[in-house]
Amino acid sequence: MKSQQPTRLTMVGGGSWATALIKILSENNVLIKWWLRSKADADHIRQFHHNKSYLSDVQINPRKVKICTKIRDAFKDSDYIILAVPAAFVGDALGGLEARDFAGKCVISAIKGMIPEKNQLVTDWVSDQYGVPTSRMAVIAGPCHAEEVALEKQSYLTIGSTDLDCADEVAQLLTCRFVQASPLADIYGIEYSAVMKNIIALASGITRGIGYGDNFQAVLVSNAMQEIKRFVDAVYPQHRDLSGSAYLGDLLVTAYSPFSRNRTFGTLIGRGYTIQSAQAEMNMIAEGYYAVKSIHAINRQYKVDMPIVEAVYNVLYERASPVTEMKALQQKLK
Ligand SMILES: NC(=O)C1=CN([C@@H]2O[C@H](COP(=O)(O)OP(=O)(O)OC[C@H]3O[C@@H](n4cnc5c(N)ncnc54)[C@H](OP(=O)(O)O)[C@@H]3O)[C@@H](O)[C@H]2O)C=CC1
Ligand SMILES: O=C(CO)COP(=O)(O)O
Repeated sequence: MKSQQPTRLTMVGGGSWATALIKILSENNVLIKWWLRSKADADHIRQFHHNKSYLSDVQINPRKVKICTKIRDAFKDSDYIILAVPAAFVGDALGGLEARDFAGKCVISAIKGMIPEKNQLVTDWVSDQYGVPTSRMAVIAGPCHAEEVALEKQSYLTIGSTDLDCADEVAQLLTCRFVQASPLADIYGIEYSAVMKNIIALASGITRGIGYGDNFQAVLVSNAMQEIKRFVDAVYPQHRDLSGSAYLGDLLVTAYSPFSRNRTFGTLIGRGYTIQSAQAEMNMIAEGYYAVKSIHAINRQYKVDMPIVEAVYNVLYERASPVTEMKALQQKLK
């Protein structure tokens, strides 16, 4: 960062992605207020300078990061707010805040999920709830797993906003020794695509868990890309190149990486775990589990042909057998 004054920023969330983003941002000239809901985790970070529950090897620099457990205090004096809790819990995390708490701030969603009860994108929900103008909203897209950031493996981010200047500001904050971030003017396309790729990663995991091989996976993922294109073009038509990293790249990393929460959750389901036992096995959240219900509901209006989403929905919400459902899906792929 070139400016002398540090950028003031608030991180909302205490999970793996929030911890990884804190690591990236701490490489730059920023002062971060980090809000966590767990007082025990907050106290531990203050005392030992690492998050014991997620990515515990990441060192937290106390000169750059101030820990908060009161959300209103965390928002004070910050120009940028990054939301990094799973979508289902963002309402709880921001509970008690009002539109005036957001006034003048740039709000960045690092969340790749839908608000479950509303079937809404996070950026739409934040705009509706708190009156943040679309031009002061951005999203952080991958392909990027928190675990690889912790290891300082070279990674790339795409920052989406309707306002390219806003996307560029955020991209500069998130570019460091091991991360290159680029701006892109397709906030909704990126956001929907990130939600969809989590559902596809569930399918990838389910088929892995059942015992399908690489040949099938390649066909699943290439069909998935077409499915994502049909859906995103229907709900938010705009010229976009879905072969870019924020779309195809994120689909690939999530469908293939053993770090993926969604793929791991799907693998457990494919191996015969119940939903409750799969959730209990992981201490992390698979956004696709909630998202598939929202996308399925939204698609009642658009009626896009989405056999993979349909199959995952049937397994997770209609108690269909994963084996039977994936056998039926086999016939629909080309
Ligand atoms: N991890 C990654 O590599 C990436 C994640 N993302 C996105 O980031 C977002 C956050 O995911 P991630 O950090 O991985 O999540 P994790 O599963 O690592 O962490 C879950 C977070 O949610 C909080 N939480 C759990 N239950 C509740 C609840 N009932 N109410 C309030 N908060 C709760 C946890 O708090 P507590 O610890 O107190 O239980 C914790 O902070 C998701 O949308 C994900 O898709 C995006 C890109 C990469
Ligand atoms: O979005 C991600 C990588 O870009 C993380 O995906 P998972 O939540 O499946 O780990």
